[in-house]
Amino acid sequence: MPPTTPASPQPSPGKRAVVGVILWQNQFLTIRRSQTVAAPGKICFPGGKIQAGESEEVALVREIEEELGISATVSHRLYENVTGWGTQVAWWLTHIEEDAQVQINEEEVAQWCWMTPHTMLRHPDLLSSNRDFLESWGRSTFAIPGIAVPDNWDEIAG
Ligand SMILES: Nc1nc2c([nH]c(=O)n2[C@H]2C[C@H](O)[C@@H](COP(=O)(O)OP(=O)(O)OP(=O)(O)O)O2)c(=O)[nH]1
Repeated sequence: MPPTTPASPQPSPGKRAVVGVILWQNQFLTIRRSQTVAAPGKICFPGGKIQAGESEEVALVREIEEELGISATVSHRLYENVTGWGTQVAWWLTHIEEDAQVQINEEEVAQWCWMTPHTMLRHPDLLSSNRDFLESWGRSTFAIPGIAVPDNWDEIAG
C-alpha cells in the first residue's frame, strides 16, 4: 500500500515563476491582476513566468518593468513554494527607487497599492499561494529583512 500522508504539491515541468516582494513602511507593493490574464482580479505581488534561459533575477526585473514601468533591483531570495496548480514560485525581496513613478500596464494589472501583511492576508481576493507565503513568514519559516512579524500575528492569521 502507498503511504497515506497527503502529498505536497509537485512542480510541473517548465512551470516556473518569480515574484517581487517590495516593501515601503511595513507595507507590500501589491497588484490586482487584470481581467484578461490568468487568475483575473486576484491580489498578488508583481512578477510572472520565467522564460527559457532566463535567471530568476532577470525574469523578475523584466516582469516588474512590463507590469509597473519601473526598474527594480532584486536583492534576496526569501522563499520557494509550489502552487496548487503546479507552478514553482521563487519569492525575492526587491527594491525600487523611493521616487519611482509607477505606470501600470493595464493589459496585465488593474490596480496597484501598498498593503500591510494583515490587510493582504485577510483580502478576499488574495491569490491562494500568497496566503501560503504570508503564513509561512508569520510562522518564521523565513525572515523578510526590513519588516518584523507583528506580535499579534496569530490573532490576525487565525
Ligand atoms: N505575478 C504573480 N504570480 C504569482 C504570485 N503568486 C503566485 O503563485 N504566482 C503564480 C501565478 C502564476 O502561476 C505564475 C505567474 O503567472 P503570471 O500570469 O503572472 O505570469 P506572466 O505575466 O508571465 O503570464 P503570461 O505573460 O504568460 O500570461 O506565478 C504573485 O504574487 N504574483
